[in-house]
Amino acid sequence: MAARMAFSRLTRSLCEVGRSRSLLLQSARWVTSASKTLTVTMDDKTGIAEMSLNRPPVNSLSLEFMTEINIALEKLEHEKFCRGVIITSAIPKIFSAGLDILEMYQPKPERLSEFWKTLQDMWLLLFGSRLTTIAAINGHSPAGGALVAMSCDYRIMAPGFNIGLNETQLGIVPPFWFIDTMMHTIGSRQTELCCQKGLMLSTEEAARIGLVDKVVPLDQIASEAKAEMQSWLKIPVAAKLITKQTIRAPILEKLQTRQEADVQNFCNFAMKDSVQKSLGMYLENLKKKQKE
Ligand SMILES: CC/C=C\CCC/C=C/C(=O)SCCNC(=O)CCNC(=O)[C@H](O)C(C)(C)COP(=O)(O)OP(=O)(O)OC[C@H]1O[C@@H](n2cnc3c(N)ncnc32)[C@H](O)[C@@H]1OP(=O)(O)O
Repeated sequence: MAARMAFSRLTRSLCEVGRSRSLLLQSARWVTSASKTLTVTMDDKTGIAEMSLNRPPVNSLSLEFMTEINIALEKLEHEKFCRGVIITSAIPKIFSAGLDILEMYQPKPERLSEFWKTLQDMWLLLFGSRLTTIAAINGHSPAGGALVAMSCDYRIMAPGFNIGLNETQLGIVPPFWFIDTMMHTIGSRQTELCCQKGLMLSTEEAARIGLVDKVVPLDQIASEAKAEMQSWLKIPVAAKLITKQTIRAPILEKLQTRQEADVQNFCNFAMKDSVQKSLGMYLENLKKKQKE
């Protein structure tokens, strides 16, 4: 249901963005064809797909990038032989810098609401996926990046990076479904501590509170993710999926029943002068940091 609702919006979003992104079936492996920013490969023997994010410089989630991700997720969801997907990054040291702040700073209202709907769809598709999903977190993963990771069934992270919902540090508020996803992962007390302070946790701190399930050296992250996936794929599929749905359905339904209102809330909030000022200052600081 979640995936179907997301798909109808996705189709509309695709038309508006005006890009064609077909996925080509190529004997044993299929790959995304239309862009360099997302590579999806599938091993037909194991049923394991890998989705690699590659939008330089930091895999920030723009409208177009999320639309691409959504199309790929939708395709995998309906791919008969696909059983699991590993999400990772092709950009050294960055899993994803989260939402593209440039989408929210001085935005055009129509694009802003489409941007938010596309983000909602991405979360509904990923958090509600029938597939086993593993995040192989091979770099920093703030805010929207952490959301992607937390929406998966399992998280493996390399040392030396940070992860967390840092929104309050930007003077913005994590949406209720970001918070719900974190509460689902680490419980409400830890979520409150992390979200109020906008904490970016080291890999080890994240592992300590269960935000990350396993810590492995960077050069072993891909092989470890595959090994972990194999162990998940040994569990009887229907039993595993019904269990996942039972746990996640109420969280998904909460957004599904208020998607439009959430878009409106977000747009109203984002357009406030005070929020625009905070985002502008944050962008400024990111650029300053580069010069130092
Ligand atoms: C109104 C909104 C209301 C509610 C929304 C709530 C939900 C919000 C969710 C979000 O995801 S908000 C985004 C949160 N993300 C961040 O705070 C991450 C910011 N970035 C960083 O901390 C670092 O860039 C880094 C990811 C750790 C990588 O550091 P590194 O030193 O490797 O790169 P550098 O900082 O030099 O950045 C390179 C380049 O990329 C631009 N950049 C970085 N992050 C973003 C981003 N999220 N969106 C857009 N652009 C980003 C940065 O400005 C540099 O650009 P430049 O080369 O043009 O200067």
